Amino acid sequence: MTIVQSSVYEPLTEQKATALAVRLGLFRDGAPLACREIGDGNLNLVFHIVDQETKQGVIIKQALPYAKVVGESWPLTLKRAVIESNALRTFASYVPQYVPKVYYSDESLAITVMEDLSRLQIARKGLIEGKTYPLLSQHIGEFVAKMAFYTSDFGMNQQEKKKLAQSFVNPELCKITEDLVFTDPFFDRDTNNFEDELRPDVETLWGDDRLHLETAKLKRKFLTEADVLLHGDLHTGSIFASDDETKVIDPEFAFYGPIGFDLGQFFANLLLNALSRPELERQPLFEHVDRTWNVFASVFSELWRTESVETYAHTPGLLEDVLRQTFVDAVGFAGCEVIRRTIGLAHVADLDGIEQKEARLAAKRHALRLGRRLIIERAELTGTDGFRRLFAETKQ
Ligand SMILES: Nc1ncnc2c1ncn2[C@@H]1O[C@H](COP(=O)(O)OP(=O)(O)O)[C@@H](O)[C@H]1O
Ligand SMILES: CSC[C@H]1O[C@H](OP(=O)(O)O)[C@H](O)[C@@H]1O
Repeated sequence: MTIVQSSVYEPLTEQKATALAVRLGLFRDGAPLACREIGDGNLNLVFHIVDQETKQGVIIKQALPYAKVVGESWPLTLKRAVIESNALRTFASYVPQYVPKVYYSDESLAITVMEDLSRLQIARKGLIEGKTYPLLSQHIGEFVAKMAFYTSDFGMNQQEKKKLAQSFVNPELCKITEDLVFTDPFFDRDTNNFEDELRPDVETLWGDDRLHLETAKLKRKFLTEADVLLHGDLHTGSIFASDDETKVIDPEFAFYGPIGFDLGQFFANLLLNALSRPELERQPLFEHVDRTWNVFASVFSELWRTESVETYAHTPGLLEDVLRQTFVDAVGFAGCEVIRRTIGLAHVADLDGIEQKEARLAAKRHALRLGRRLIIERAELTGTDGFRRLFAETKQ
């Protein structure tokens, strides 16, 4: 379905969202509808509309002209809704099993109408409750590998790739990541947010020249490498899961960027959950990191060998080089994400939800040490075991 431009923008209310759902014919005539705004993310409104008899629902997600978490003082483009619905549709053309169906979108209203995934649970929430989601890493590894390969110069016509990349130019949302992930947490900036007790640890980080140099290299990659179409914000709060299903949502940060970025964000959020757990309960998170990488590497390699459109694809050593660089970058990006989710603007419930203050501060100090080592030592890691080693070595 194409994106339509039919109305003048206004933020929806629960009543208006219901009226819109009726107007769009999303429910049978006369269905008794209930609507609730359930958005718990940093940026947008999310309306859940349900037929109370059949229990069937839909989701209407609407962008606000500002960042919800900060308010109207932080204006933000409504175009992100178009990026989000186009990204969901592009993902659906390669991996429909891993994204919600998009029923309708309207650029002027900045809305995406999509499949209701309430039968699943946001993975971050489940992981915090101690769930393990046995297929999560199998599915995410496959999702990232297929999207990376098929949207790259090796998986699609190279002229078409340039056009696709153009349609995902996303400067304002990329700027959020450039600032909040790669810059602000490493300097004394107003956006940072951390407990007073962490100030000495944070100031040490701010004065770390080696860390600045290595983070700068990672930021440069993010700014300059238009390699593959990325989700752009692949944290565990952007993933719905159950024991047998996984669905990726919220790709409003989608853009053409470095292949290791989505992997790094996902690894980091698994590690952040591990940091919040007692030692004996961390193993499933490390296993998810292992499996994500293994599945990614094997699916990506198979596609490269069998479906590549680039003459040089079969040059001995090239695939190995791409995989190695992707891994090293992913480790570094993971380090940046771990640090920014600990002291930057947007935190995670995994760490902030640790009730006992000393335990919370200890976990956050551990996160800062771990994030720093991941960034600085990324090229020395020879495999995902390195995550376990650095996690253990940064405990104290
Ligand atoms: N397709 C969906 N089905 C059911 N609930 C959804 C769906 N999309 C989003 N939600 C709910 O809305 C919340 C916020 O959605 P999200 O896309 O992450 O918004 P934001 O862009 O503001 O971060 C999710 O955590 C989830 O609870
Ligand atoms: C001011 S945006 C902060 C932060 O929020 C986004 O996450 P989400 O939309 O999933 O809540 C993204 O991670 C941004 O860095």
